[in-house]
Amino acid sequence: MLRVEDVSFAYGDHQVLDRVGFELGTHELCALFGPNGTGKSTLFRCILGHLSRTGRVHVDGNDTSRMTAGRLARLVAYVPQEHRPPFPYRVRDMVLMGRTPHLGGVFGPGRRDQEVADAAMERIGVAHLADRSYTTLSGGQRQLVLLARALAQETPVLLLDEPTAALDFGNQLLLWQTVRSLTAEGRTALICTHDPNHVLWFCHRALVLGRDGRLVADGRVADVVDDELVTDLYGPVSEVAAHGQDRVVLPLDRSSLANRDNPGANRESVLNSARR
Ligand SMILES: Nc1ncnc2c1ncn2[C@@H]1O[C@H](COP(=O)(O)OP(=O)(O)OP(=O)(O)O)[C@@H](O)[C@H]1O
Repeated sequence: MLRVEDVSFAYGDHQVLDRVGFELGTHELCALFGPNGTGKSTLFRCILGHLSRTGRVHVDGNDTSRMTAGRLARLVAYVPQEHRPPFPYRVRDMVLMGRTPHLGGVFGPGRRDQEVADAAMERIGVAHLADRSYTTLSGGQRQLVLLARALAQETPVLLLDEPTAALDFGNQLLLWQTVRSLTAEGRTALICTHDPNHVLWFCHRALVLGRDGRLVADGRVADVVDDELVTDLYGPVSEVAAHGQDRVVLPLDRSSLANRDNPGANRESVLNSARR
């Protein structure tokens, strides 16, 4: 569904992406992760044609460089890392903008477009915000509205750039579960995230972008995310541990942290010395 071949890009003489290539099929939920500044957002912008890169990008078998913006927007929805619109649109209208690539000729949104936008807001849990101005929302609420807009776009491919960054824990889980169910229904999702646990718990596949702008790993999450990888990426600060059927990334040296920082333990030792 999404094929990226040999994509390279530089900001001036700063080479950011170096011959990046991968192919994602339908039903695939793929994480894109790696240290800060390695080029993950840049890769999204190259896929979308916002930046002029070398290499090729195909969606649904078609070369995106030969597509109109409207055709590409019927195939790929994008949720950027940050978004501040210049006008205080109502949330309902923001979500309805996701329908723009589907509108024909001079006609505005029709009944079906309204229904799709309403269903997207319901599914993401932002229907109660429909009449609020987008610019008055919190960062997390804005992120959810952008996800609803991407859903309303009804594209086979979703590109989400750190979509959980401003969300509370419950909404993070809601987002991942929603994207899981969207991919189960047949969509393809590429999600940039910094949380290796989210990759372990929710994703089928992982692409890891290294500091040299190359993909350093690409494969099933179970094969890719291990101690060696997290140490390479983040230094000797964490480990991958078994937790029942699952695996979790935990900070190393938790016992010394607990002794130093656990106020309960300190209180206990103060109480003990007072009793003596
Ligand atoms: N407009 C720009 N002009 C020049 N350099 C840029 C520009 N945008 C990004 N960069 C640089 O390109 C590199 C990749 O940036 P990018 O935002 O793609 O990284 P990222 O992997 O998404 O980072 P993060 O995880 O911190 O969000 C960084 O070194 C960044 O400083």
